[in-house]
Amino acid sequence: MLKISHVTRRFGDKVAVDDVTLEIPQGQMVGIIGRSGAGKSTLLRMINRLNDVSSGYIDYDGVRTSELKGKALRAWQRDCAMIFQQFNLVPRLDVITNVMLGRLNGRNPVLNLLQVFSPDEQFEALKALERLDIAQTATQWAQTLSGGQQQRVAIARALMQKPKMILADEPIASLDPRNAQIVMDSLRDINAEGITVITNLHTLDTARAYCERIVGMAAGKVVFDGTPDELTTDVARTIYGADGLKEAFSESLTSTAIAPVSILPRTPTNAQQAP
Ligand SMILES: Nc1ncnc2c1ncn2[C@@H]1O[C@H](COP(=O)(O)OP(=O)(O)OP(=O)(O)O)[C@@H](O)[C@H]1O
Repeated sequence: MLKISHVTRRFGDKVAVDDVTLEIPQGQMVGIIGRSGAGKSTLLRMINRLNDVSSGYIDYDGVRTSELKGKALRAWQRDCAMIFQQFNLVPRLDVITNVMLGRLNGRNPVLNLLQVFSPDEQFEALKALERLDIAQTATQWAQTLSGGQQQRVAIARALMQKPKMILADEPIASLDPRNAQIVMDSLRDINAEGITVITNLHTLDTARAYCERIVGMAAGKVVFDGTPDELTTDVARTIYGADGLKEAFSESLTSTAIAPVSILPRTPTNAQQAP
């Protein structure tokens, strides 16, 4: 169980995350939605400790992760692997080495420096690539892959950490609908094995299609926490504001729409836009 208790994060005068309290049981698939600047990334980054909390605390299975230091902190960062919108691969390294880099944290630094990996690590990396259906790219430079393939390599790298949780920060925001679907399907399959997945998403439809629980943020606060069915148009308006709702909806039609589930009544205007 991940427990986030009254967590606030300030950057100077700016309150990015404002008194957030959430309990996320192991194995949930949670989508965090909200407008740009709502505090979604900062919340994920505090779980993984890329950012520290300004106040409040975060616990995982009774361990206060928001206060961990040194080796214990590195172990926690292995437990909650993070993937990003821009994949963060090393472009001029082959795919399999990129995946094995997921093992760096916790290994002998000299072996890391020399990039020496054991046959077991190589085998595991290949298995992770196979699982994401991209084993055939193992010897290619990462930069030669499509965006969707690169994100799958990033997920394979995350799996090398043997994580308890995957934190995905806008994992499909740079992808076309087909690749977005493949990446979200992969996250859902990984979640089905008991790994908690918490993912920031721009689009309502994706969150509704893939996540059993949706958390809506606005101006640093949690303004909605419920199931896709409970996410009505009125609730969405609270999360995005009247202008933002239109933007979130039309964006979902044009860029990363996957398995779209319209939450808006069809009007002559949006009916014309629909594919
Ligand atoms: N390192 C930082 N320094 C200063 N301000 C920051 C920093 N990181 C985030 N912020 C501010 O905190 C607020 C929340 O940002 P955050 O990136 O968490 O939002 P978000 O919901 O993830 O938005 P987006 O979808 O655009 O990434 C924003 O106003 C942002 O400008």
